[in-house]
Amino acid sequence: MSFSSLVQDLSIREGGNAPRRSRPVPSVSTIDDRASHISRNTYASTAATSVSIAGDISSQLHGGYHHPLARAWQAERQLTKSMLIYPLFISDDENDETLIPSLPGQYRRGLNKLVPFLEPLVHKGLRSVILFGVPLKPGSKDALGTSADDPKGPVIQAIRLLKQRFPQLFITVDVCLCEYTSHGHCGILRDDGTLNNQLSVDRISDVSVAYALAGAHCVAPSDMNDGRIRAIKLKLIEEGIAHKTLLMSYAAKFSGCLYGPFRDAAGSAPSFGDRKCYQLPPGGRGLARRAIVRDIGEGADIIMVKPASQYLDIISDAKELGKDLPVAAYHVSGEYAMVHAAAKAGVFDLKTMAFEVTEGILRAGATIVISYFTPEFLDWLDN
Ligand SMILES: NCc1[nH]cc(CCC(=O)O)c1CC(=O)O
Ligand SMILES: [Zn+2]
Ligand SMILES: [Zn+2]
Repeated sequence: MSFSSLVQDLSIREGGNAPRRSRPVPSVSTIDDRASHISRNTYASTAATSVSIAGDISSQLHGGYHHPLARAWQAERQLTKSMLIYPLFISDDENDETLIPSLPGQYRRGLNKLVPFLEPLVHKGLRSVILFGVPLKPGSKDALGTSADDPKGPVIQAIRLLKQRFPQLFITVDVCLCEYTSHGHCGILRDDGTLNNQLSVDRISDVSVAYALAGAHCVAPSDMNDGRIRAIKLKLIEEGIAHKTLLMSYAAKFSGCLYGPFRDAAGSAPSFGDRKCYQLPPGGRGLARRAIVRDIGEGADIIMVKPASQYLDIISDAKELGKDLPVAAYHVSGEYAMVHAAAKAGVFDLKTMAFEVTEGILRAGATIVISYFTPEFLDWLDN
């Protein structure tokens, strides 16, 4: 075999995407040291002038990641089970267990189905969940979102149940009104259909305190009203529970089309208009940075960016602006559904992509990932 075809074979071998040849490929160790970093394109000229390249050590990278463990060492941080938060949809029908068509493999569950479902996951190392309430009963929605903190409602009941059955499980609760309002918006509205910020913030902070008093370890307001972090923090202090309640802000939450499957699951699509006047415009990096700085100043313990894969620059901004705070990223329903759809269409392997996208999120700066892939990751991380 000629030297040039050997080099060519090597580049094909390492190219990954190139089709495999039927001809046996020499193992890397049989190839002369000097050959391994000559690309096919540069070979002709270097060979012609017989330039010595033996002393050129700066172009040698492959040795640093040949072994699987060495590749793992190249990552700034690696996904671990404790980084994952699993979203759960809890409906007010106790025996409900309904597959959400647009969210492959995810179910809406009633209280009776929760413990049997979670038991094996907790045994596999599930550390944390985030709860979303889904009121299905007729009459459970009104203009003020009254049922959000109903002591007999699904969320407060679920907090109590999970605390009792899984004392080690960290329970986060999403705080918003859109699941509970008749109009499907994330707060209380004025007559002109815009958000009444003051009334909304008062209500959101009352609901947060109700969840925390029921035992939630963390409250995560996703409503995007101005000033809610400060209001919630102050009410938690007033109630004497600020010291044991983590406040996670959906600080940089963008409007867009990636929450569709979630709204199917939660029945929380707005009945008119959209959320563009309170969720951030997708191009608004500066606005996101201001929202992050503001929420840190108002007392957020963790900053969240959402969605994740389209907003990796914002995750890295959050890490830079909040050097001393953990950053969470929400890989949202639409992102999850896209990965599933593409895998189903044969574009890529589901598991490989789930890891690639999650590693991208970690690389950008997050150390907490809210992911619908959590149950799969618990298995995958064991192998
Ligand atoms: N405000 C409620 C809320 N909390 C989390 C999500 C989205 C999560 C997902 O898509 O997975 C939403 C939907 C929305 O804002 O419309
Ligand atoms: Zn919400
Ligand atoms: Zn909402």
